[in-house]
Order: sequence, then C-alpha cells, then structure tokens
Amino acid sequence: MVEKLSADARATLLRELDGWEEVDGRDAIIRKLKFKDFNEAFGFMTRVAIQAEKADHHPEWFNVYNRVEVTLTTHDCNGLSERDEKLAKFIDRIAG
Ligand SMILES: C[C@H](O)[C@H](O)[C@H]1CNC2=NC(N)=NC(=O)C2=N1
Repeated sequence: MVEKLSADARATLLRELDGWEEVDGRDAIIRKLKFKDFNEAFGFMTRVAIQAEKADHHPEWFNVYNRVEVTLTTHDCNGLSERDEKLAKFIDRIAG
C-alpha cells in the first residue's frame, strides 16, 4: 500500500525539487527538460528507465528530439507519494 504525501511533505518536496511544476487538474508534477540533441535526451531517458524499472515506479513522459517532459504521480494512491519523491530527486541529480 502506497500512501499519499502529507500536505506538508508535498510542499517541502516542491521547494526542494529543481524546475518541477504542479500539473493542472491532477495530483502530479512535471519537469520539462531540454538536451543538446536526441542522443543526450535518450541517454537521460535510458538512465531514468533503468531506475524506474528497479523501483517499479514508472514515469509518464513525452519526447521529441531533444525535449523530454516527465510527469510523475502514483497511480496506486492517485497522487504524489515517496516513490515520486525518490524518482524526481534521481532525475534532478542526473539532469544536473
Ligand atoms: C503492480 C505494480 O507494482 C504497480 O502497477 C506499479 C508499477 N509502476 C507504477 N508507476 C507509477 N507511476 N505509479 C504506480 O502506481 C505504479 N505502480
């Protein structure tokens, strides 16, 4: 069972993260990233995919050439959980 973050934990998380925004109309966060080219973007996605599979927590994402948009939420609790926190922090570490 996965629990939603408390309102406090959620607010703290949004302050700690780098460039994430709340998604309109749903309990989710999105970060829009731009890379030098497709190779850099896909390299990033590969690293996130390996981490996501390990943690059994998967992003919703969109890619065109050098742009990647990552949306995080936890379907199992219909909102943000510690799983999103961990994956968002991983993404911030590797995105620089
Ligand atoms: C059965 C399996 O553990 C679940 O479906 C996992 C897989 N990946 C997931 N990813 C995300 N983003 N949210 C989930 O609730 C989720 N649940």
